[in-house]
Amino acid sequence: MTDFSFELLGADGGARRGRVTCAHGVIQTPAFMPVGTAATVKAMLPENVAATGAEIILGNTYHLMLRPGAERIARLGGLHAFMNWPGPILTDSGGYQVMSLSELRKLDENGVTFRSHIDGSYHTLTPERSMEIQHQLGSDITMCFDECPPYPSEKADVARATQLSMRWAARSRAAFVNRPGYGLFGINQGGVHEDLREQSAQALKEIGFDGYAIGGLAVGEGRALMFSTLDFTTLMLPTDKPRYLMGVGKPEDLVGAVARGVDMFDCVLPTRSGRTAQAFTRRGPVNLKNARHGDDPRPLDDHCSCPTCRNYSRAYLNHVVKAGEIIAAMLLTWHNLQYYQDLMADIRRAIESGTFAAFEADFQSQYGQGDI
Ligand SMILES: CNc1nc2c(CCNCc3ccccc3)c3nc(N)[nH]c(=O)c3cc2[nH]1
Ligand SMILES: [Zn+2]
Repeated sequence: MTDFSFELLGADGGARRGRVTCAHGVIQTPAFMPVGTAATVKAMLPENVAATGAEIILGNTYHLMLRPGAERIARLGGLHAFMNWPGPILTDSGGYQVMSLSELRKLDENGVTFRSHIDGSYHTLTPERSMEIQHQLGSDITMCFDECPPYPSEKADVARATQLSMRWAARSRAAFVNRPGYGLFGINQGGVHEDLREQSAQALKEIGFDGYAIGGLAVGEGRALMFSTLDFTTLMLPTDKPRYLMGVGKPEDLVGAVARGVDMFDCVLPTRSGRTAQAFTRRGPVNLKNARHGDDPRPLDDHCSCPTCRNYSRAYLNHVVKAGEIIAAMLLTWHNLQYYQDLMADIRRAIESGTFAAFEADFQSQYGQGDI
């Protein structure tokens, strides 16, 4: 079995081109990871997710422990078999989702106790339990159990949450079952504060991880503050390990974060937007509910090779969106995931050819021009 590894293949300014090797396959970076919350990338068959170019998808401890249960998935052969996704899977550790989805009961040194948003039953998540669940799921990449402070927060509370998360990172590392090909990522915290980010980075490097995520961002701080935080945070993290910016983001966010040294991303935006009639194009987002599309025979994006753009007009998409037809979510989700994967492929090519700065400038000049 191959070991978990990251190869840095090249760089262009702050942007990096790499490759992650794990048990279920290889991931070219910079990479965008579609989100598969409840063991499905919503409105997509797994083979069609793969057809977009996605090499790794996300699962979630919080959702799967509540339903159908991690032990049940383990009995059925693990998450890869259960959801018919043969490629790499990264699972988040559940802490973030508890804070954002459940009726929180209490958070203390040991972990969090909460009520299920599904049936109100009580559950406890600790670093040890989170590691056990992610092991039962069979994740290629396990995330440390952490606490993501909301934004804005008093600096003192960010410091408290950061120090707790570093103690939980050590407990996560101790509880993680080491297997060749399976990795554990630490999660850097510290809000927008350089000193707290530094303390967190030092603590994580002393423990030692296979990759380093940047948490605590994309929580409402805005793009400028996210980028300025990235400007100093990525430099604190090891250069020979992958850097994963959690929960990001819009296409403009991806390009700007790659420029600042980020290798991996996840975001619900392309899939969630696919269900709310929003489509991404190289000139910016388009709302297919808008009546102006009602007679438009053109495809969404004539540069896109996805089935939606090859076989359907905007007029048709406008119709099925307004009619609330299931095919609307299917076609727009597929297109959005393809758009994100094509953007990442263009980014990887630009870094390989040393033209990323020109790519970024060209992207920013075209994107957001509004739709023709
Ligand atoms: C949107 N902004 C944002 N997301 C963040 C997440 C969740 C990332 N997405 C995981 C996911 C997995 C499956 C299904 C749905 C989502 C974080 N996760 C952790 N553990 N820690 C963070 O600091 C943290 C910060 C975030 N900011
Ligand atoms: Zn398309």
